[in-house]
Amino acid sequence: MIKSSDKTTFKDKTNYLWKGFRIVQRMVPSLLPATIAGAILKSFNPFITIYLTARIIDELLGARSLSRLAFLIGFALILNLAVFLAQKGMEHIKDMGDYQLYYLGKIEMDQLILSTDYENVEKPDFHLKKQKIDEACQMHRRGIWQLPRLTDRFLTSLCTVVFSMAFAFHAFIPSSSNSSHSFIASPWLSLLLLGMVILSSTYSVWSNTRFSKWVFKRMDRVMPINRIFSFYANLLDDHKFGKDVRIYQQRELISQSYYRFMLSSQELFEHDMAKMQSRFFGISAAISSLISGLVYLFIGMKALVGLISIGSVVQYVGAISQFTTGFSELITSATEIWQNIDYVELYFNFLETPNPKYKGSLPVEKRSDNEYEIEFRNVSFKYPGSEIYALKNLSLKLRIGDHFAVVGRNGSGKTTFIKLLTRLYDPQEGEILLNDINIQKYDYQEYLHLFSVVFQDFQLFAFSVGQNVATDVHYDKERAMECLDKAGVGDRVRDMSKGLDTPLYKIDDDGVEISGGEEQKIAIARALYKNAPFVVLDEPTAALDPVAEFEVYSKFQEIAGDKTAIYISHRLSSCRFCDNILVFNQGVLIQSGSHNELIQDEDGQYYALWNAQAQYYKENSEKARVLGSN
Ligand SMILES: Nc1ncnc2c1ncn2[C@@H]1O[C@H](COP(=O)(O)OP(=O)(O)OP(=O)(O)O)[C@@H](O)[C@H]1O
Repeated sequence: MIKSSDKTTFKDKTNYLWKGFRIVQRMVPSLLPATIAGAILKSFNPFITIYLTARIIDELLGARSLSRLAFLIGFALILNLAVFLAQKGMEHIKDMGDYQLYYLGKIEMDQLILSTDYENVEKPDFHLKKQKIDEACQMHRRGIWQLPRLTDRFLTSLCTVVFSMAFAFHAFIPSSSNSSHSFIASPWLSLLLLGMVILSSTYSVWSNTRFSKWVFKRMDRVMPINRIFSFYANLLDDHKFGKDVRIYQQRELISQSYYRFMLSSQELFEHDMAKMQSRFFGISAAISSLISGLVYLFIGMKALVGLISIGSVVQYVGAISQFTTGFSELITSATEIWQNIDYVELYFNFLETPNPKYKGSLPVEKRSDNEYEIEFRNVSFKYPGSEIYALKNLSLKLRIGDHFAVVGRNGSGKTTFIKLLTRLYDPQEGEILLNDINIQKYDYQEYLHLFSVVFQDFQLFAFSVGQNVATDVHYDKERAMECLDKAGVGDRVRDMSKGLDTPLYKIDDDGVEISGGEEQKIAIARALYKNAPFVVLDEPTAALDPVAEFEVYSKFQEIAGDKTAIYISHRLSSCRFCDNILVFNQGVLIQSGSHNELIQDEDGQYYALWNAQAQYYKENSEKARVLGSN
């Protein structure tokens, strides 16, 4: 079960509750007022019928005035209709509001994921928190989304209790003493019955609460199973798994796992549910029937001995039965609101996830000459939770307009170097300077304007090709096409049914699926469109065919132009196109220098680093050169 932190005090809990109401009010201003008005109308509705029926019966058994009867019936009809229509109106506003709240509450979390420090996004804990909130909302019906529903239940039952007390009050007022009816008229009997009604309602609340606790406890065991169960369910929906499933004939394996988890979840939950329901609610239903019988008897006796009218019997019995259900609902909903605060707290804890990155405010000077120089000074970095340095003591200068090839074995720290450069992470030791000022002092969004990066695991989205390239809804189509041409995918886009407006991926009917290499070229076009002073390509040719790869290499000078460019590649042939080569090994920059110094030194350390690959380069560089001259 999700528990609020042990340190959460009563005051904290009430604060979270108010905070919850405030956020609901901010997101959908009409929702809470409609909930309050709806609750009052809903709870008042039954009493119109109870009260006016009692008066009609009394009139029928008494004066039998036709005009008064017509007035009572007409009044009952009109009032019922008016309250019914007003209540439906409120329900409509509430339904719309609930719908909006659901999405706005989720969007608030999604916005956080898109804007929080990248360091948070890479932490499994961060995602687990969100998963808990989602599951609490979908499975336990808990969280800020439940505040209007719980408020509705609470206020409806509170008003029902208040109205029923007002309507049944006279039944328990001892009548003027009459010795022959002294037992029925005795105040002690009234008190005894009132006490029994309250006890029976309290018992029903107690069993209700115990049942909810049982459900939550059982949910704890079911939640991990459901998590795996939904993983298999998603597999069936996602076409990307389709190829492997067929080739490796995994249909049976997946179906069996899917059903196994579904059955375990069902067995743990549904199977015992009916048993527990009858155990908890059976006794309370029997007690409440018994008490109702006694109350009917008491009121009937009062009518028999002439202490109250027949019409009043209808009124009192109706009001007491409303009280019983209203009181039990009141306590249950109050308990639920209290339990729900833990989930509201979870929501705010997520939204208030600390962003550890220091937020600078210095504007980055806009320079048309791109005179930006970046220096790493004794920079060391370990990933959060890791004991091993991903980069150790890195010192280097990225001089304006220089083109760098970064090489090194898998895991040697090349991508980490880019993550630090783009401030996705901050180093624990040393500093990174832009034009001699620590990059942490600059406004982060402005600092990011300096970089166009194509990551190894770049992502395109199911927007149109043009929007993917320009990363905007409105963009310069001519420039987008130019960038696609430079990246070598312009003709493919022109051939698409809607050209630049063609949506990527088969999410809608017009969408196109494209190859891995084409995706990579569109990602390169996106980097070109941004036209930032620093261009970083991290393994940009991994999915490209040899001709396309060669084109990217040979166009690299043109793509990078006078910008500072960093080119990470495992293919040593890429080094030919860069003035400077940085060689990483186990997080340490072991060599830096020009192409001639590093690559052409056959006995140098660089070759010694991984001879087989160097051999491959030696064999293929000649071919690449020949291909280039063609
Ligand atoms: N998010 C992370 N959390 C913890 N450790 C990480 C994380 N990302 C990378 N590492 C580790 O940091 C080291 C450097 O990784 P990095 O991705 O920089 O290597 P790389 O040189 O780019 O490798 P490749 O050539 O395979 O892309 C590796 O040991 C890697 O396992």
